[in-house]
Amino acid sequence: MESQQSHNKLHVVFLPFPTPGHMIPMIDTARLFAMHGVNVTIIATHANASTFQKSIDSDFNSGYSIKTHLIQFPSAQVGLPDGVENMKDGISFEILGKITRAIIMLQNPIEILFQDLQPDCIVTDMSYPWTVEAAAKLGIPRIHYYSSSYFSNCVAHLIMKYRPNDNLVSDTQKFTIPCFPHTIEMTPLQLPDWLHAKNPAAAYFEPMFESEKRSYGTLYNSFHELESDYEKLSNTTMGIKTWSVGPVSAWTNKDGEKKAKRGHIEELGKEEEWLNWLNSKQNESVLYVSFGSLVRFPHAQLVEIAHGLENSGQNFIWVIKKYDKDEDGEGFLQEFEERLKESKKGYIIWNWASQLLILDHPATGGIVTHCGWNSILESVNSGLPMITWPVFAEQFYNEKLLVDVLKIGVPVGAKENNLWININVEKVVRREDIVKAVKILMGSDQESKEMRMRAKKLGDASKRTIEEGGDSYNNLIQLIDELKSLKKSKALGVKAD
Ligand SMILES: O=c1ccn([C@@H]2O[C@H](COP(=O)(O)OP(=O)(O)O[C@H]3O[C@H](CO)[C@@H](O)[C@H](O)[C@H]3O)[C@@H](O)[C@H]2O)c(=O)[nH]1
Repeated sequence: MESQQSHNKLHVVFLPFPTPGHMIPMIDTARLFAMHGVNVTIIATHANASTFQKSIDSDFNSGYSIKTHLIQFPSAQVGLPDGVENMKDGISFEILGKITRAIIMLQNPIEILFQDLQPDCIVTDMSYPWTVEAAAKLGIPRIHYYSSSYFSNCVAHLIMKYRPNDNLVSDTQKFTIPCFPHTIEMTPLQLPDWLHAKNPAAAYFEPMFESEKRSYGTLYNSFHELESDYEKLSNTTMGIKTWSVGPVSAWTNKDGEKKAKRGHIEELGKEEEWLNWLNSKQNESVLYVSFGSLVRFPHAQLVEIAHGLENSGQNFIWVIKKYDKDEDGEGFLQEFEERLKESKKGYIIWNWASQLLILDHPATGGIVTHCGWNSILESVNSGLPMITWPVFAEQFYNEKLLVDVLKIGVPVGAKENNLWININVEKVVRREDIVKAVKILMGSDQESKEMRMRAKKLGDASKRTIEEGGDSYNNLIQLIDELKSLKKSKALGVKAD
């Protein structure tokens, strides 16, 4: 009887892309579906699964139907050591190239797995355009999971369509994003490489955006009040059916323990120590400084950040990658850490922080961010304003949303889109620009206070939207209901045959 019931339940398979910024929100979304009674299977390789398996197990123990289906990462075939399965491990072009090749090789086994699992729907990362055909073969809907903002997706689609960046006289000449409800100006330098005229990388990226148009719809980790104009632009002008169900981290990580245990927990630092440090600080006096999971700054940039933060006089917590410690030739970072132990003005977390816990702590008053969408949403949910320091991909678009539309961001003045492991050392952001931005963000003049008020209001809206009756809550229920009725019609169709 039980198995018959579970057989009749909607079965959705989630296929995340192995990089923290895509995987973390997709796992949260999968858990959300399970919490609403859906049979959920997540497909992942061993090392990637180990970063979220504990949360899945705890959901399973709470009675939700959720499991991981493990597949083998072809490490040996591409010459990678065991356990290197995630883009965040790609700290050189060589390793990154191998990881990318291995991911491409997973297509065939995953297609076979889809056939075995016979799900009612697949939710797949935008980076797997081939899943459109795989879903069509099974006669099921494919949902495109776009892991960034509506705003950024609209920018990318409209630039591809109208090419306002072609034929400009220089890389620093401004152009306006066409068809936008706000006037948004950008320069070609701020765009990712693949959007530049005749760039061969376009052959890799364009199919991802094309596959969206051929999908059943797009799922966003966002919420209505945050970007309603761009939700509308996607649904109407661009004709793409979408659902915003975020912030997903706020649904699934409500309690402190879950927040602490999210992501690469094996790399977490000494929690008690930084919590004590934060507890000793006044409310809203600490700046949290993090550049997400991938950014690899040149040493010269780390030196500028250290001096900038120190000269600003502000309390701060700064997350620095372990490889930067390993390559700290003359011991600059170690010396800096020693100085901070004396002054108590700052705290360094090596490699991976419990970001949600830090953002929610009353002592935290703002964040310096590379404008990765998850960090933005998590900061919005905690009601925090941001210093925007975009580095690569769609981060320069997200900066525009924060600064020009929502007005909760202070730009540090980053000008050029780089690949995250190949940052132009000539273009480092200077310490004086960091000090200037910190003073505005944390300052006490009217403009700064108003910005903080706007951020708090958005934080309240973000918490409301996931509660029963809120927009994100309703959107999720509506999507699940729609998928259930598709399953039902398909079953009736089969009987009629
Ligand atoms: O020490 C850390 C560092 C990161 N995180 C988490 O890791 C995620 C990082 O995601 P994000 O802030 O979006 O940054 P990236 O890892 O850089 O994300 C990639 O994916 C995002 C979603 O598509 C894009 O917006 C970015 O441009 C792209 O770089 C967030 O949930 C963070 O909370 C931690 O928990 N602890």
